[in-house]
Parts: sequence; C-alpha cells; structure tokens
Amino acid sequence: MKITKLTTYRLAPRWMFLKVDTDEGISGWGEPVIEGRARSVEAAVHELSEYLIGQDPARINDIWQTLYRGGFYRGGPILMSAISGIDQALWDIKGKALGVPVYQLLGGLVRDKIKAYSWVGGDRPAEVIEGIRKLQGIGFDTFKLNGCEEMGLIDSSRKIDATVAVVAQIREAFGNSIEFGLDFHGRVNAPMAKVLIKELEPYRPLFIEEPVLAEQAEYYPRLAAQTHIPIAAGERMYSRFEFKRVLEQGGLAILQPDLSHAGGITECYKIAAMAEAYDVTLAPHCPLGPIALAACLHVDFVSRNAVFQEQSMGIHYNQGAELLDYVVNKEDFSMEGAFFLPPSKPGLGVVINEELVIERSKQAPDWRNPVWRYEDGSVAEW
Ligand SMILES: O=C(O)C(=O)C[C@@H](O)[C@H](O)CO
Ligand SMILES: [Mg+2]
Repeated sequence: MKITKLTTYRLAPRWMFLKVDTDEGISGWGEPVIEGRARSVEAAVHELSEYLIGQDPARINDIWQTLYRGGFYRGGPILMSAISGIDQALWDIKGKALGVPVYQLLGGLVRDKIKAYSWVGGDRPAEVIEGIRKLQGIGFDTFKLNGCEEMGLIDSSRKIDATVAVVAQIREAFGNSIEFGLDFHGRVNAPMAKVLIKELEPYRPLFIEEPVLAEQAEYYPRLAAQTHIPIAAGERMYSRFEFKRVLEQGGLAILQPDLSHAGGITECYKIAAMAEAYDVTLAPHCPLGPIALAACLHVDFVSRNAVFQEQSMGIHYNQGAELLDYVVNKEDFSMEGAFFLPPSKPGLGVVINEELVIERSKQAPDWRNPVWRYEDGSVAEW
C-alpha cells in the first residue's frame, strides 16, 4: 500500500481535519491543529507530505521518526500538531486495513469504559451552577471550569475571594455529589498560584490544571509540596522529551498530553507508559473534534493509568459546530452514563461525513483566542 495524497480541511469551530489517501482505496483521518494557528499547522502538514507520498502507511514508527528527526529543528506546537494528525490518520488506515480498532493493535482493552468530564462556565466562570445541573441531568458527575478570570501578577484579596467564591458556590450547591477540576489555564503566575491554591484547599477540587504556564514547569513540584490537591498539566507540552522533565522533577499527579499536539497516538501511548512508571495518571486533553477524541479513547483504553477523558460537547469554544456534527454515526461515540465505551469499528472508529466537511471547509473561520489586557493596559494571560 502507498500513500497517495494528503488533503486538509480547516473548518468550524476551530478545527482542521486531514484525510490521507492510499493507492488501495483505504483512507485515514486525523486532526492536526493548534487552536488559533490552523493555517500554520496546515502549511506544516503539506511540507511534511514530501516525506509521505509514495511511502507505506503501515510503517508508522519509521514515518514518525522520519517526520520528527528528519528536520534539524523539531518539536513545538506547530510541527508536533502536524505530526500528531498524520500519525492519527496512519493508525486509522492500519486499523481499517487489518479490520480492527486501533486499541487492538496496542495490546487490547485494559478497561471496559472510561470516565468523561464536561466543561462548564466559559472563559469567565459564570453560571456554572446552572451548567452543572444541566449536565448532571444527562449523567455527568465530573466537570471542569476555568479557575479564574484574569489574575494580576500580584492581585488583591478581593480578587482571590471572588475566585474562591465561585468554587465555594459549587460545593455549597452540590456537596460531593460531583467532582470538578479547576483550570487555571496558565492565567496565574507562581506567587498568586500559591495564594489561590491555599485558599482553594478546603473545597477539594479534583485537580488544579496548569496552575502556572508550562514554561514555568519548575514550579509544579513546589506548588505540589504545599497542597493536597492533585496538580495537572500537559496540554502545552509536545513530546516525550518535554514530559520526561516534568516526570523527573515530580509535582504532577495528572498528565494531560493532547493527542493532536503531542505527537499523536504513537507518542502519547509512550508518554502514558512513562507516566505510569512515575505513578502519575493520564487524562488526555481534548477540547477539539471527534477525530482527536477518538484518538484519545484508543490510548485511554490501553493505558491502565488513564483516569478520565476531556471531551468538547458544549464547550464554549464550539461556536459554529458541535463535537459530533461531522460524524456520520453519532453512536460511534457510545456512552454509558458519563462513561465512553470502547470504539467498535476498525481504525479510529469514526466515519467522517466528507461531503459535509468539504462543504463547511469553504467557510472556514480563522479562530483566534482573545488577547486579554489588565486594567493598566499590559497583556494578561488568556
Ligand atoms: O481544554 C482545556 O483544558 C483548555 O485549556 C482549553 C484550551 O486548551 C483551548 O483549547 C485553547 O484554545
Ligand atoms: Mg486546560
């Protein structure tokens, strides 16, 4: 079998799908994208296609190594997201060619289902109570919300109290009938993370995510030393070589590699195994589309240390399209309450509505995250 063509489709809400065709009529789909830089990743995918056309898609490991090591400069969000989507598509092809779901090619199921969690509250955590109640009604009991809005480099106790009040409200309304992660989203710098985490301790959030930016990862062990709340991070780390450093230094209880940013199934499967060796759990980051989610599920179903899976149903970013809009059979993502069941079809197990994708890609939005500024006019982390 030979790879014959790579076609990219940027489309609402902020995704990009990749279709890899072969000379035997089997095609694979991937989701190479960095939210807000889709065109850059698209250019990278087509640059990398020079290494792919005419190659045997079954040689996933050699292709991965060639795409990663073939360039003198490597890593980072753009190149690794391009490699991620290509890798996902190659696994899709391999599974389809052999007639089995990808997880069967990785040793088979380690569990029968995986817990999903849902976003509530949007960019500025508001109406979270209402949001939780609604999702509780359809079986979810685990949630994530932004832990705060802008947080000044050194902010006031008033701001801290307002931030903590949102969390107090949740515990007040639901007790421990639900669990929730707080995503600091890199908005908080180290001094304020220390203050915030201390004040949040009594409310026992399930985890605190990106308490500081990935470029400040050396603070993870220091923050972990001051709290009992599990610390999570990983969406802005892009290969085993970054994850090895945070595992070595300790501090993270939950690793959140993104299957569309950290090298795809081939790389994230290895990252999951590295985490297990350090008794660190896995919760793949996935605010993206159905192909990215399917790729996450295949790694979840073969990794014993996978604990829960993010998915983007109802996420505040999904303006213009929802998670399953481009999927032919919505039941490809079968759930039992708040749990995903294993994909059953060959490959990634998702049938993409190509006609709709082609149509919608004609009006692809150029999504950008907002650039926030503090009152004094300086740039704040979004
Ligand atoms: O889902 C998460 O945990 C996020 O932090 C959302 C963020 O990743 C946005 O997708 C960036 O555009
Ligand atoms: Mg996050």
